[in-house]
Amino acid sequence: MKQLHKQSSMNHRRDEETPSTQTPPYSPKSLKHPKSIPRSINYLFKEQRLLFILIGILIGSTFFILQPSLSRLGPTDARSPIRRSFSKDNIVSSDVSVVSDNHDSSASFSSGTNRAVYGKVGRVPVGIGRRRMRVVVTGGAGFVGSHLVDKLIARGDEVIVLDNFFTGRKDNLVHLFGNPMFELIRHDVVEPILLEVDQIYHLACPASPVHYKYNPVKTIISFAITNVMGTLNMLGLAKRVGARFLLTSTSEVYGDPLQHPQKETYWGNVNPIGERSCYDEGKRTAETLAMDYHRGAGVEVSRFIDPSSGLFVLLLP
Ligand SMILES: O=C(O)[C@H]1O[C@H](OP(=O)(O)OP(=O)(O)OC[C@H]2O[C@@H](n3ccc(=O)[nH]c3=O)[C@H](O)[C@@H]2O)[C@H](O)[C@@H](O)[C@@H]1O
Repeated sequence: MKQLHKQSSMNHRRDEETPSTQTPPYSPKSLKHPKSIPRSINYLFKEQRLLFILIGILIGSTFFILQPSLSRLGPTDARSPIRRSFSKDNIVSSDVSVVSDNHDSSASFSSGTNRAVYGKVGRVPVGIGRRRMRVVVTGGAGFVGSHLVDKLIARGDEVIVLDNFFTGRKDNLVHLFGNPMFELIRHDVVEPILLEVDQIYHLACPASPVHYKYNPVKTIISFAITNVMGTLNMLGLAKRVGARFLLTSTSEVYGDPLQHPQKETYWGNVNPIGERSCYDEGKRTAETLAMDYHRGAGVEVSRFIDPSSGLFVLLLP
C-alpha cells in the first residue's frame, strides 16, 4: 500500500517535471496559436479537400447560371403589373395600377417616368423568392379597393378586406369568394382590430359625399370619425405589428390649387367652410395623423401623387 502510494506520488511528480512530448488534446484555444495556420492549410490540402471544395463551388455556380427561370422574382402571372411589394427603394418602380378618382383613367402608385414594363421581373438567386405578404385592405369592397385586391391576389399575397359596406359592394369581390388567399370581414375601421399583417392599405373612406348637401352635419361627422378614428386605428395597428402603411388621400387636400401640378412643398388653397370641405378636411386630418405617426413613432413617409387621381401617403416602419 505504502509502495503503491510512493509510486503514484513519484509518477505525479514525474508528470510535473518532465515536459510532455505528446500533442495536447484538442482545445479551441489552440486555434489562436500561430502554428495553427499552417496546420489548417495542411488540413485543406490533405486528402484533396481543396479539390472537392472547388468542385462544389463549380457545381453551385453552374446551377445558378443554368436555372435563370427559377431565380425570377415576381408573381406567377407574368402579365401582372406589380413587380414588387412596396418598399422605400422601389416604390416608384412598383406599379400597382388602380383606377382614379374620376373613375375613368388608370393611375398607379408609380411616378409617370418610372412605370414598370408589364411582365418584366427582377432576378434574385434561387430560393430567395419574394416572401408572401399578409395584407389588409380597408375599403377593399369599393371601386379602387377591389381593383387593388385583385392585383394583390395576383401578386400572390394573402389579402384580408375590412369593409363596412357603406358604399362598397360584395359584388366587387364575389369572384374571390372561396379563394383561400382571400378573406372578407365586415368591419368598421372606427373600431380597433388586431391582425398580424405585413402591409396595410387604408382606403376606407366615405369617398363620394353625395349626401353632403342634404345632411352636411351628419356627413362631416361621418367623415371626421372615419378619417380620424379609422386612420388612427390603422396607424396604431401598423405601429403595433410593424406593418407598412399606405393611405389613399386625395388631390382635394390642396383645395382649389393655384399651382399645377402641385409640388411637394405646396400647401394648397383651401376653403375650410365650403360645401365639400368635409371631404377635404377629413383627408387632410388623415394625412396629419400619418405625419404625426411619422414624427412620433419614427415611421418613414413617402408622399406621392398621380394628378389624375388621388394622393397616396406611404409609411414605412
Ligand atoms: O380617390 C379617392 O379620393 C378615393 O378613392 C377610393 O375610393 P373609391 O374606391 O373611389 O370609393 P368607394 O367605391 O366608395 O370605396 C370606399 C370603400 O370604403 C368603404 N368604407 C367607407 C366608409 C367607412 O366608414 N368604412 C368603409 O369601409 C366603403 O364601403 C367602400 O367599400 C379610396 O378608397 C378613398 O380612400 C379615396 O379617398
